[in-house]
Amino acid sequence: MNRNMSIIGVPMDLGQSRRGVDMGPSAIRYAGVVEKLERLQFDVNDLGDITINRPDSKNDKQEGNLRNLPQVAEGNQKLAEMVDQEIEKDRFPLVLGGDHSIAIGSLAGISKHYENLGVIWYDAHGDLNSGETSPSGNIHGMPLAVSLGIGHEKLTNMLDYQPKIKPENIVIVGARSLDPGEKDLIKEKGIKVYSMHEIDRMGMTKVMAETIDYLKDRTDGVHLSLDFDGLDPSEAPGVGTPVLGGMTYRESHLAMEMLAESDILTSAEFVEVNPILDDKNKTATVAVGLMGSLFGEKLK
Ligand SMILES: NC(=[NH2+])NCCC[C@H](N)C(=O)O
Ligand SMILES: [Mn+2]
Ligand SMILES: [Mn+2]
Repeated sequence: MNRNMSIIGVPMDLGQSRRGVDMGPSAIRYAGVVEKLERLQFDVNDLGDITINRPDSKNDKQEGNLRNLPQVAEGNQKLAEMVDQEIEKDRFPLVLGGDHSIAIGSLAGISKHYENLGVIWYDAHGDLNSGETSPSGNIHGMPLAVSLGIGHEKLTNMLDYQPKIKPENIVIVGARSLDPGEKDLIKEKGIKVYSMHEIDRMGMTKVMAETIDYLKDRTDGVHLSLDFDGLDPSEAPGVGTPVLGGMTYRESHLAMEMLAESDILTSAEFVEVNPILDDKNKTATVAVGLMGSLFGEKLK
């Protein structure tokens, strides 16, 4: 793995309706992410937080059922440019959110550099909605669709190319809450999904082994997009859209350790940590623990 790492904080909370997720990057830094990575022998450059401009008041749904579209697009444009520059400098981008709408910018900046970028979407949700299918109008429920070129063109055409990702290069892990339009899209595009059902039946070891084998053969880079609501809310309570019955702390560490061993990752993002909804910074602490496993921490 590339030992030169750039951390980019994205205090974005406009892709959903609950306050506090903009403080995610601070909470993760407070839990010791830089110290952890330096202990693991990474050369860490923390670039601080991107400035997210706020609307006068949180926009109600407008422009095709997309809440805060101009501000979300603008913030993601900045993130896309920054991620692009860091990869240009041959540094591993580690993006800290913020709500999951920021995957729009991450993927726009990253995928430019790959013919076949693979994406592991570790999440309770598919985030495959568009303005037409979204029950909420929240853009954090849309980034994976946007990366496929589906959605408002202010989002899909970021950095002037699309689509960012091919459907066959995506693996969703941990899904347990999918809207009807998302299910249709998964069928139509043949997207690979390991839902909680498969994780229960096969176990995380097999799920991750298959995921890694599958992506290894077909991709030239792999991005991990980890939404903390993928974990069970009892272990990651600080999230805005919790869903019961999620992946455990142990399963998540195992998944991260298997990814570390496989050495396929070329970028990562950790999103949806909301300190206001958290219990004594537990979720941010879990985040830093998982990053330890992902970036090579071992007991022996
Ligand atoms: N990144 C997330 N937490 N997404 C939750 C999305 C929830 C729901 N599917 C929606 O589109 O509104
Ligand atoms: Mn989610
Ligand atoms: Mn998500």
